[in-house]
Order: sequence, then C-alpha cells, then structure tokens
Amino acid sequence: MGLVLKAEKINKHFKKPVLFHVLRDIGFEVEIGEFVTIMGKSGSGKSTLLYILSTMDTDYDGKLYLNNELVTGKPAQELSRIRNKNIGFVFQFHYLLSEFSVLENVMLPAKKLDEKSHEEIEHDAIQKLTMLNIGHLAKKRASRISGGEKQRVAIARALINNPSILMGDEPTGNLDSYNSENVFQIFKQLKEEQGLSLLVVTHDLDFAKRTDRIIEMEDGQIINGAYKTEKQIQMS
Ligand SMILES: Nc1ncnc2c1ncn2[C@@H]1O[C@H](COP(=O)(O)OP(=O)(O)OP(=O)(O)O)[C@@H](O)[C@H]1O
Repeated sequence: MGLVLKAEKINKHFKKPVLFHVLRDIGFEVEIGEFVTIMGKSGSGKSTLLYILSTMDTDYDGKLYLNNELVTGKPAQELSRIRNKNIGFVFQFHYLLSEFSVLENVMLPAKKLDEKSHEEIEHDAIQKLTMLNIGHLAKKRASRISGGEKQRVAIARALINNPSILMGDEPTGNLDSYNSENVFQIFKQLKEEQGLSLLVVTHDLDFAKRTDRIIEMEDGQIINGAYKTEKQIQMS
C-alpha cells in the first residue's frame, strides 16, 4: 500500500506569551485507504497538528508529504491549490454559509478550483448529496436544516473535489449520539466503498476504537500508534 500522508520530525513553537514547544518531533504515516484517529488530552496539540497536516498552517519545522509529494515550503498559492484538490476538511462546527442553499454550499470548493463547468459541478454536488441520503435538501437554505443534516452537507462539501484524504477536527463533537453514529457510518462507508483515507481528531473513544488505528498524543508528542503494527500490516 502507498502512503497518502507522511509527517517527518514536525516541531512547532508558540512564542507568546512565553516560548512554548507545542509539537515535538512528530513523525507518522497514513496509508491509502486507512481510517486513523488522533486522540489525546485537551491541550496535547491535536488541533495544532491537524492544521499543519491540512497545510493551513505553514509555520513549523519538519517535512510534510501528501501523496509522496513534499508540500513543505511550497508557495502559498500552490499550497492552496494542493489543499483544495487533495484534502477534504470537516470541522466540529459546519461553517456552512447560511444564506446559501445546500447545493450552493457543496459546490463552492469546486467553483474555487475552477476546473469544471457549472453544470458538471452541479451534477457532482447532487451526486454527493444523494450518496449521503440528503439529495432532497439540495434546494433548501442551509440555515433551515437540522444540525445532523448540516454536518452531512459539510461532508458532501468536503468530498466535492474528490480528495485523497478526508480530515476531521472533532467532526462529531457537536452532535448527539444518533448523528455521531451516522457520521461514523458515513466515514466507514467512504473507506470501504471508495478506498478514501481518513484522519480524524476525536475525544470519542467509542468512535476511535472502531477505526483502523489510534494515534495517541501527550504533551505535543506521539506516544503510541504512529505506524502500523506487524499485526495490522498482516490483517490489511
Ligand atoms: N496561538 C497560540 N498561541 C499560544 N499557545 C497556543 C496557541 N494555540 C494553541 N496554543 C496552546 O497549544 C497547546 C495545544 O493546543 P491544541 O489546540 O493543539 O490542543 P488540542 O489537543 O487540540 O486540545 P483540545 O482537545 O482542547 O482541542 C495548548 O496548550 C494551547 O493552549
């Protein structure tokens, strides 16, 4: 199996209010088609790491590879394009544009990429919404749908450019248990049916236990799970 993501010796400091070493020598890999979770106490550095891995934060030492390509050090415009094409992101809060329709929200990242016609993008967006069983919501205003539906729309939006990896920062953190399970099942289905790679920060042990691998963080370091074990390699 090839790698979708590789981090090498990632270090990060915050300089204010006092010098603080938030990430220390972070090294790990995610294989294509793996469903990996990152866990750790509050303040252990999970979100800080995810912002680096998603290429949104470029202020760090070390190297980050996406699909075997070194992305560290690329100019901002190129990085933005790489991110848009390769990474889907789902947050704890959906960040949908409430005045826009569900369909328009899902289409936005593809419009930004500007590689397909309006009709093609609309077709793709309807296909993603249908796949997530929310095709009937396409014309509704984003402000008019439920919390669980909003998170599914956010997932459809994250998938619109057919990314190679879907990243999530507490994607079930704001949902009740029914909708959390729904999101887990969608992620599992994306892995099993489409071979999508997933990397999710979560506090939910029940969610994490059912993924392929848990990466454990403590005080800015990975203390467990950075690489597949022999057993996991044999089982895959
Ligand atoms: N901009 C910043 N300046 C200074 N310190 C920061 C900054 N952002 C985060 N930190 C600190 O870095 C540490 C790691 O924060 P981070 O948000 O990555 O942790 P986390 O593991 O995601 O926590 P949580 O589970 O609560 O979301 C924390 O001690 C936090 O206070």
